[in-house]
Amino acid sequence: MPTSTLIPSSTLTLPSPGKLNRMLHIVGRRQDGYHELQTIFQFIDLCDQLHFSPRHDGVIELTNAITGVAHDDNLIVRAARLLQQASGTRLGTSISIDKNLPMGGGLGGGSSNAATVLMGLNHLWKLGLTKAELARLGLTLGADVPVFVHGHSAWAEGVGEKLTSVTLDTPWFVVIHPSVSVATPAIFQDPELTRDSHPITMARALQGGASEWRNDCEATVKKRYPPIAVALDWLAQYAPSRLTGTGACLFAAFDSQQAAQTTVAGLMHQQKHQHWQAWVARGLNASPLQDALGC
Ligand SMILES: C[C@@](CO)(OP(=O)(O)O)[C@H](O)COP(=O)(O)OP(=O)(O)OC[C@H]1O[C@@H](n2ccc(N)nc2=O)[C@H](O)[C@@H]1O
Ligand SMILES: Nc1ncnc2c1ncn2[C@@H]1O[C@H](COP(=O)(O)OP(=O)(O)O)[C@@H](O)[C@H]1O
Repeated sequence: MPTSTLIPSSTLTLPSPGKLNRMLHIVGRRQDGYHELQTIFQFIDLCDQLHFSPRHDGVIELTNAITGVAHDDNLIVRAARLLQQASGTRLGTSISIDKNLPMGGGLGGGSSNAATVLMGLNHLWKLGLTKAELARLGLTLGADVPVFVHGHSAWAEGVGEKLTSVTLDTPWFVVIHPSVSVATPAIFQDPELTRDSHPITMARALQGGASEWRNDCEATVKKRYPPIAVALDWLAQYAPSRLTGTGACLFAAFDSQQAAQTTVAGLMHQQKHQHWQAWVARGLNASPLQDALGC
């Protein structure tokens, strides 16, 4: 690429955090097959990093591929093109990514990447779209994109787009990926999935507290993916364990960083679980993306 197509001195690096579903209830199914959820989203400080270099020539390119995702299917490229079209800007961008979040793991990495692109390019291209406008665009890319645009821990309803900010405890989490891949559509299509939980109010959900929280996908995911059941049981020896989204990642909350690190160190010594990935991550109420953009 000739360097003259880049706009000088305007490169930007932004974080793209993961999320946990601290609880997730499925309260119904819409005509279009999508499920109505009640969930509490919280960000974690485990992040991908996206690097943006705006361009004069209108080209949108991801300069380092993500294995298994075609360039034009990548949510990074799709989000950038969507915003370019919606705003009518003639600017483009080169983007590269440092990928740290496991793909398809229930941490929302793809959705978070899309939200970071929408927020980052809105800033770099000086478009002036509101968060509500960006969230509406983002929802067409995935049900989890709006919460990453919203940028605060949230109680969510609908398919996850009706958001109310909440303030949660910010424990240290152990997050485990038991190295299996969960197909989200297959979980939502399973006839045995619990999809008739009684709707509750946000106040009730928050009063119940972490010990009352559950994920309605857990039974179906455990049945279909026995290694996830093994990992949930392993982690439950140390603290109550729960699935995030439709998995494959699961997590437990600890009072201190050291207690979480000791648990992960114990896991690393176990030969039979050495194929699992594990992280210690801090729960956050404000997304690091909002902090980086100063909004
Ligand atoms: C269930 C959640 C909770 O956070 O889990 P994870 O995907 O993060 O595990 C998300 O809402 C998922 O969001 P996202 O991964 O963006 O889902 P989408 O791409 O929109 O949908 C993937 C497929 O899952 C099903 N789906 C998804 C969301 C929903 N509320 N009802 C559904 O039935 C649909 O079959 C859809 O085709
Ligand atoms: N930039 C991206 N990062 C991760 N996954 C992506 C990206 N673009 C497209 N995808 C696709 O989206 C799927 C869901 O990814 P992800 O959001 O990480 O998982 P989940 O929805 O389970 O939290 C991936 O399996 C992948 O095929």
